[in-house]
Amino acid sequence: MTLKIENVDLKIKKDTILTDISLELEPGKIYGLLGRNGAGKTSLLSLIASYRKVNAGNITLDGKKVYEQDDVMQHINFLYNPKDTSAENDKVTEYIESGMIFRNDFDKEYAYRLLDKFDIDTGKAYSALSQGQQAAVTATLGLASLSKVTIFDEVTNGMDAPTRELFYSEVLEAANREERIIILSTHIISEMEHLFDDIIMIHKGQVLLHEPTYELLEKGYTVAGKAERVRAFTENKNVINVKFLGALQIDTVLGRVTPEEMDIAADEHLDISPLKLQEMFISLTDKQKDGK
Ligand SMILES: Nc1ncnc2c1ncn2[C@@H]1O[C@H](COP(=O)(O)OP(=O)(O)OP(=O)(O)O)[C@@H](O)[C@H]1O
Repeated sequence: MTLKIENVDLKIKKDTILTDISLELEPGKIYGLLGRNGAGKTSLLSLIASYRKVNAGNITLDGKKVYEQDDVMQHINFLYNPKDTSAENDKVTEYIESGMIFRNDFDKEYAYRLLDKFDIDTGKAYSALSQGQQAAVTATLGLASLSKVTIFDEVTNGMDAPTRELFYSEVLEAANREERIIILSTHIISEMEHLFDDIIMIHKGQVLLHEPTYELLEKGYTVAGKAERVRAFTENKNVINVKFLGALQIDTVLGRVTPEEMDIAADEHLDISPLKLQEMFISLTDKQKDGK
C-alpha cells in the first residue's frame, strides 16, 4: 500500500496554494508534516482526504485515485479539531458511534479504553467537553479507526502536557500494531521529534524536503561556547543560524565534524551537539523566506 502524490497543484480562486507536490508515503511509518503558518499543510491534507479536488496531478492509494472513491476513501481518515462544536449535542458515546460509520476496521473496545485513559466522561455531550477533552476524543477517533492512512492535523491543540504525552505513546503503539501510514501535522516540533520516521517540510506551497528524520538530523550540528571561540570554529563553515544566550553564542552548522575538529572543540571548551529538528526547521524556513 502506497500513498502517491504526483505533481499536484491546488488553486483556490486565483490564488496558487500548492505547486507541483510529489510525495510517496509507505505503511509502517509516522510522517511529521511541518511548515510555517499558511505553508499549505491543511490544504495538502484536505486533498489526500478528498475534501478538495486537485487542479493538476494525481493522488492515489495503491494505484487507485482517492477523489470521491468510497472504496478508497474508507481507508483514509482525516482528524482535526472542529472550530465550532456548539451544534454537537451528541453524547460522546454517540459521537464515537457516528465516527465509526463506514469505518470497517474501527476498534470500538480500544476506543473506549482510550477514552478511559484520557479520562473522558462518555455520558457528557461532546459540546460540553473542554477544548482539550474534545481534542482527546478526536484523537481517539483516529487512533481507534485503524485506517490505513490516518491523518492528525494539529489534534494536540488544547491538550495539556500529560494528555499530549499519552497521545504520543498511543500513536507509537498504533503505528506498531498495524501497518499504517500516520501523518502528524504539528507546530509542537520539539516534543514530537522522536515520533517521526520521516519529515516532510512544506514551504510556500511546495515540498522543501522529505527525508528520514535521522538523515536530516545528521546533516549538521550546533556549536556553543564563548562567542569569539565559536566564531573562530565556524569560520568558513556553512552556518545556517546564529543565536545568543547571554555570553554564549550558538551556531547551527550544516556539515559533519571531523575527529580533529572534535579535539579542537574540546580544547576551546566548545559544546558540540546534534541538530534539533526545531532549529533545523526554523533555519531552513527562515532562509527560504529571506530568499538567501
Ligand atoms: N478557503 C480558502 N480560500 C482562500 N485561501 C485559502 C483557503 N484555505 C486556505 N487558503 C490559503 O491557502 C494557504 C495555505 O493554507 P493552509 O491552511 O493549507 O496552511 P497551513 O500550512 O495548514 O497553515 P497553519 O499552520 O497556519 O494551519 C494560506 O495562504 C491560506 O490563506
